[in-house]
Amino acid sequence: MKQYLELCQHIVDDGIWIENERTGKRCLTVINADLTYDVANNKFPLITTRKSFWKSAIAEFLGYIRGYDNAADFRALGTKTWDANANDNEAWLNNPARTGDDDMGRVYGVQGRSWKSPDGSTIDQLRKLVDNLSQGKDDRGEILTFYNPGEFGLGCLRPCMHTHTFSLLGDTLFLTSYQRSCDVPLGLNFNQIQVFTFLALMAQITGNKAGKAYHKIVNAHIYEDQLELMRDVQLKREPFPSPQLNINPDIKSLKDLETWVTMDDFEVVGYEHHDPIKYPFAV
Ligand SMILES: Nc1nc(=O)c2c([nH]1)NC[C@@H]1CN(c3ccc(C(=O)N[C@@H](CCC(=O)O)C(=O)O)cc3)CN21
Ligand SMILES: O=c1ccn([C@H]2C[C@H](O)[C@@H](COP(=O)(O)O)O2)c(=O)[nH]1
Repeated sequence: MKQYLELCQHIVDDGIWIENERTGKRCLTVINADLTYDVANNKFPLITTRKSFWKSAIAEFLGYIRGYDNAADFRALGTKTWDANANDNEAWLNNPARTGDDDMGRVYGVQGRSWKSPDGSTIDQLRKLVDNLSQGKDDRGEILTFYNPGEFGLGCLRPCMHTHTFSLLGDTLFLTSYQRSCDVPLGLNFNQIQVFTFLALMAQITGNKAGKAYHKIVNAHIYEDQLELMRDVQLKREPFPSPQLNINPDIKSLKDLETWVTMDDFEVVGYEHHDPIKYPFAV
């Protein structure tokens, strides 16, 4: 929590105002942030200075693991996070590649589970990682990337947290996640949860111990209509200690994640938090 608040304060103190053409809003921006999560000791990086809807964040990531391309599937899992980008963004609504209501196109999990090869076959990046890591193998290229510039025109948004690299040292699994663009009040609240949970889940299904997760962010910003709430409300609050995340131990394989897992298989213990803050969302 401390590192999150320090990043927020750094943006407030040192950020530069940058116009954003896509949303039409200005962003107070810094470049480069490095966050570390202690998954080994289950220090769940949940924001405590406002109420965090953590189930929504895990549901979103589970949707990526399953390769979802549709906001309705995300809603069925328990998150509305893709509704606006799938249905309210002018550029995407006018894109002939959009197949209808709720379609997100070839974004995130679609690239992760069925990247198109020139020969017409598809590559399941996640399956390869799970297979290697389960056998104790790290070929120094255990990479899951959603970043496919050749298909940006076929999706509603370029991926923000775009690449995840797993590493094994003996039987301890590490994760390094890269993010090109970060909405610190809204997106990062979710992305921290996702990086942590992804490592915890992958360690569990590949039979390894979880080590640390490293989260590397390039452009970290606060939108102009979020600044007052961040500076004058959230940053004035005292954080509480980190809670813990419990994951159903019956989750043992990628197939389990793809088939029966729901948000009921995740539990947060010891979550003390301040009141919710409703931040504006830029589409
Ligand atoms: N401007 C912007 N910021 C983002 O963080 C973001 C995007 N766009 N587009 C794609 C995804 C969607 N994400 C989202 C979308 C909505 C919330 C959100 O509204 N969160 C609320 C409550 C969520 C709930 O009740 O489930 C929050 O208070 O955290 C968070 C992340 C993250 N990404
Ligand atoms: O996981 C996510 C997804 C999105 N965001 C934020 C970062 C930006 O504010 C927008 C995306 O806009 P771009 O113009 O494509 O950069 O969404 C996030 O923080 N985390």
